[in-house]
Amino acid sequence: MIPFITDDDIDEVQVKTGLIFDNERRQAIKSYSDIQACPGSGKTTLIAAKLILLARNWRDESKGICVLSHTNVAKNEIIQRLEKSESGRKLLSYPHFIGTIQEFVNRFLAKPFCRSKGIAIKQIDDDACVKYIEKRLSWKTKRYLEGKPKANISDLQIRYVDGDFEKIIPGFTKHSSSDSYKCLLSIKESMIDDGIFFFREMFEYAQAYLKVNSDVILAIRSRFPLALVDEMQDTSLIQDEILNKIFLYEGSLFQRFGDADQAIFLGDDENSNSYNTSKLKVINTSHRFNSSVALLATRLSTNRISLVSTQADATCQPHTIFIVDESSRRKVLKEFAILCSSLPIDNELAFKAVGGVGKAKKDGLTLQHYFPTFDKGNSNKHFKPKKLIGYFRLAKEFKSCTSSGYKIILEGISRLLSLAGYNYLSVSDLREIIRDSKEKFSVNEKIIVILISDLNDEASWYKNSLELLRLIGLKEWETEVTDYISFSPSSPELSNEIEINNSFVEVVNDRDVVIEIDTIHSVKGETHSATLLLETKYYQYDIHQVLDNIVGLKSELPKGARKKKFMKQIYVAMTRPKYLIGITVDNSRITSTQKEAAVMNGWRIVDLTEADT
Ligand SMILES: Nc1ncnc2c1ncn2[C@@H]1O[C@H](COP(=O)(O)OP(=O)(O)OP(=O)(O)O)[C@@H](O)[C@H]1O
Repeated sequence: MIPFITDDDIDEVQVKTGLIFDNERRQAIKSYSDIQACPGSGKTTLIAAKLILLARNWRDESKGICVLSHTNVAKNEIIQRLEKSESGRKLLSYPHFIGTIQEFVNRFLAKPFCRSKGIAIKQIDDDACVKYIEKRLSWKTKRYLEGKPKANISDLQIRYVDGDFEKIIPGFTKHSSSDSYKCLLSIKESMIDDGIFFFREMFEYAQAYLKVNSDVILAIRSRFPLALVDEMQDTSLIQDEILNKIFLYEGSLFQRFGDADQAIFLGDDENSNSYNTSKLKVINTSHRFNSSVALLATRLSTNRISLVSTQADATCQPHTIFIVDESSRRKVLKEFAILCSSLPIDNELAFKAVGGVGKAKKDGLTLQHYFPTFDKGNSNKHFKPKKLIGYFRLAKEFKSCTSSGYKIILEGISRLLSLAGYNYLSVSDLREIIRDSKEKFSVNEKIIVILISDLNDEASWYKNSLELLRLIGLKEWETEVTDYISFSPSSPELSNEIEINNSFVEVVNDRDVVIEIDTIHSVKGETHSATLLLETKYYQYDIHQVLDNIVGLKSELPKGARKKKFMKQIYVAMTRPKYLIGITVDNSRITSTQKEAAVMNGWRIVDLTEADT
């Protein structure tokens, strides 16, 4: 029986949290129909509130709620909100499931299918697959692929077509007797034998499982009588199809939340899933930004959503278009910092500079052109502690002993085992090995002892960590392992060091202004104090392609999938800040008509190419 949520329940949450749930949001909490809501409208907040209310009266011990999201960031955000509530914490374990769509599909469909067919899955990781292939390509095959600009080795994958598995061989449209074809085919065969797969291939196995075993759908429906999906706009066509097969049926409780305007994770040809094309009434009020930000960002809404701010403060900040050229490009962070220095101090909200392309590229324009030491791998979302103790400190950040904290520790142990020369083990493999071992209780007990110990006490760290190594069977090791398990004081190991790596710092009027640099994809879902959008190039210059819309010269949508994607990325960036938006564009890519229109339509122009700036 699914608990019923009443207005009184919602009133109680309002009083406790200070959040405001108007009629539209109340409907979203009480009903199970799909919701489209604009940036900052509080989708994540609303999902967490709804889950906590459901958890309070959830009685069934064998059936649970399935909560899915597209990214780990969104999943963790929901988990962290639930952890703060006693009822919410009940949802963090069986029979409930909170995870990414990929994790759900791996666990409930792809892995069971592969087990039943004797296919051993050891690693699911696109980067590892590409490295595996690159290492094994013959010289001749490399040359062949170089002559095929559209062929991509990351397409060397299996597909489930008409009840059969086919292998895609990049650079070939049909079977061939050539050496390059044979080389690629044999690499794919050895990948399958070695158990290494692309993420996407799990969805192919999942489709096969659903086809050959119709009971599985009924079993999942019975285990999860209720499913909620966050970030639905980013769901690829195959994910959409699988979710619909399982959760969309007469009488089902399947509620999807998203914002089609923010669909930035899809491939160019995948713009529409069943959610993005459905015509839903949109919640267009945002708690995030003031009305001047709403006005500028509205021009970039692909679905023509007129954004409305709920904030009483109507102060218009100096939203600025910075004009740069090659020699003045690096000045922009400093100029933006000066603007930020006059914004209200709010330690919770960061200043960020973001762009579409983070990876250095020949002939490109990337974040490095503005901040030369930018390194995507150092972004705190991709942050991996350098030492085992760092994993324990990170896990400790989760207030209760949850599966997320345990998973982080298992990641640390998996890395320890790799350094000690063992084959790579995924977290779930390691979890299974521990579960089946006779040392299960001692290992888990030791993990808890370390987790609750004082991680700043060097002697206790060495004592405990060496006992952990003994329990997992490590008796001798090389210096790499010694370094990895060595003690280090807490401050530089965690996020501080990382943030400094990708941060620009300027002292303005005795105020330290820190601007974090990141990609647009990494800041999705975040709220900033001010956001500076940096022009980058992915085949084309992104800002340039939609500049007419930004400055208010044009209201029609740009034509072509790539331009629409740029528009969505820029929309995501422009809807992050509470107070202030900055945009950087090259001098050669803005006309005097565009400058005039910008000034008429709410922008300030600062030309950094002029000598005295
Ligand atoms: N019901 C509410 N009442 C008051 N403030 C709220 C409410 N919901 C959210 N907020 C505040 O608005 C901001 C944005 O919320 P949230 O991140 O949940 O929005 P979102 O819809 O998930 O945004 P996005 O689409 O950009 O990911 C946060 O600062 C949050 O605290």
